[in-house]
Amino acid sequence: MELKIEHLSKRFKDKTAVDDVSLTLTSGVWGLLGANGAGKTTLMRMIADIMVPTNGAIYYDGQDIHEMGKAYRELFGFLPQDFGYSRDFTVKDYLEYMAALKDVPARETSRKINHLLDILTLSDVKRKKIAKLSGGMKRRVGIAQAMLNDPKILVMDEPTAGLDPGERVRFRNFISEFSHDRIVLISTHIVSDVEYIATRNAIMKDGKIVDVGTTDELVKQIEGKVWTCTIPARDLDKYEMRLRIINQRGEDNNQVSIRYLSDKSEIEGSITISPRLEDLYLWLFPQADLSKEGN
Ligand SMILES: Nc1ncnc2c1ncn2[C@@H]1O[C@H](COP(=O)(O)OP(=O)(O)OP(=O)(O)O)[C@@H](O)[C@H]1O
Repeated sequence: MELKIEHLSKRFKDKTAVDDVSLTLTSGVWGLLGANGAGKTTLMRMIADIMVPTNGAIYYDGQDIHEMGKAYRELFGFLPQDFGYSRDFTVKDYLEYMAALKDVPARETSRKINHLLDILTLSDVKRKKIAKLSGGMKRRVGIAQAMLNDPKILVMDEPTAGLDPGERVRFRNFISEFSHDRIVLISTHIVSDVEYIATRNAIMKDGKIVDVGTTDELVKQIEGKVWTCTIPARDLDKYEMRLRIINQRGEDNNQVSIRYLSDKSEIEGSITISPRLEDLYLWLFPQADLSKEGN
């Protein structure tokens, strides 16, 4: 099973949001990483066949997805960044409505919905209006609707936005299991959400895929560039001005343990540590703001 993206581009008036992307997705979880505006949403919308590319095409096992039409939609699931629902829908009504739209056989609908509500821990709010749910619950309802037709290809744009740490761990485990023999593509700013479950990651920058690989392969390029050391807290401001400090933790005796990115040791006593995917992300996207992440 493969989804082959060939020379795909999308130009808006004066902006090339996706720029000649070629990428072959095979079964497993794929992390799509990139800073704001990199083109992830635009790429995903073309994979969902709801946006027409300016150039290029996408093939599912050799067939053009646009030409496949309904046959493609039957094996495809999509969680957009903002999924639409009528304010009056309860969770159950909405999922029944979406199941009908997706041609899920009526005799299977109720079992499928109950199963998804159960694994996404939404059973208790089944009869509540979606409009009244918390952000994390709404997101999980969105995930449930994307999975109603048991898709072979599941594309999710920022699925973990608004989930609390416990929900994110459950989501990761669930997706990891679900991805056997399926293609799951997840875009996220929360790098740690894909770091351990992604079979491969694709890194997007300015409309282009700049790197593809397993987490281990990708982080190799910054091996020896992630350093840690302990400094007096009073020196922190000084080092913050000239170093790329990516983490700091207060220690006893007015000391601070810092993690920083550099080609060489910048502070006496620094030692290199194993890089993580988040370190690579920050190396590639220095402006990225991780303060909103709940790692
Ligand atoms: N309909 C549109 N018309 C004009 N420009 C657009 C349109 N949609 C997206 N863009 C531009 O294309 C670029 C890529 O946007 P896109 O939403 O795909 O990025 P993204 O990586 O998903 O970002 P984010 O993480 O913030 O959602 C941005 O510069 C955006 O402003």
